[in-house]
Amino acid sequence: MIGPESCDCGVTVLLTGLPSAGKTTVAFLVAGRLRDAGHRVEVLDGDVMRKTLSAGLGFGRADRHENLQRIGVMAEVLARNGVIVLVPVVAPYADSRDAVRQRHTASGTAFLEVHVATPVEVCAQRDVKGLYARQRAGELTGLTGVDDPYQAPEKPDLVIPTVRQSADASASLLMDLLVRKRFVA
Ligand SMILES: Nc1ncnc2c1ncn2[C@@H]1O[C@H](COP(=O)(O)OS(=O)(=O)O)[C@@H](OP(=O)(O)O)[C@H]1O
Ligand SMILES: Nc1ncnc2c1ncn2[C@@H]1O[C@H](COP(=O)(O)OP(=O)(O)O)[C@@H](O)[C@H]1O
Repeated sequence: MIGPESCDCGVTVLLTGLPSAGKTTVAFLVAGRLRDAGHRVEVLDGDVMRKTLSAGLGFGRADRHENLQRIGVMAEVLARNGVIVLVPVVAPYADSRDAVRQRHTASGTAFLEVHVATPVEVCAQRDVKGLYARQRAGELTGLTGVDDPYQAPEKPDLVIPTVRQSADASASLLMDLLVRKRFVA
């Protein structure tokens, strides 16, 4: 149950990192725990958003920026209305992430930035969707962290080092942050 120690208010949590870093896994684990505790939660997964809200956008810099701004608008509206919004997206550019933060700040809505910090070598081994193999085979270019930029957050609210711990332990780190910030009891 939602306890008196939590504010019962919304927040957007941006989980940024390379493909296969663990963003989606952590987001859904945390979402499950939050729902069990009685919170209203949404996961705006990059993969799903790209087939719906951002259908037709590519992976050049301008389209990646546009993609994140669209997702950011949706997240801000939900969070402003009391939902805890988990956003697992690559979001490789600092200025694009900052623009989403500013949208939240302008409406007095909470925003947290979490770096799911998995080295590219580990991501390439996990290769959940086969993207790294396709890049090596010359079937794909512009893969974030390989032949496209990833600007790591300079001052994230949390860094999750997934290579040193289980997915459950990673989820616990994010839960601890939400407790510390009083979004969760
Ligand atoms: N070139 C390239 N670079 C990065 N990612 C690629 C690319 N092509 C396809 N994909 C797949 O698209 C998912 C990333 O979508 P996002 O919306 O999160 O990316 S971005 O924020 O617009 O950069 C990403 O999902 P995740 O693996 O879950 O991160 C990939 O599966
Ligand atoms: N500590 C961890 N946190 C998250 N995922 C982990 C962790 N350790 C191993 N993994 C594995 O890494 C993969 C990450 O895939 P996914 O969550 O889809 O990544 P992303 O959404 O960043 O592309 C999953 O197979 C997951 O089980």
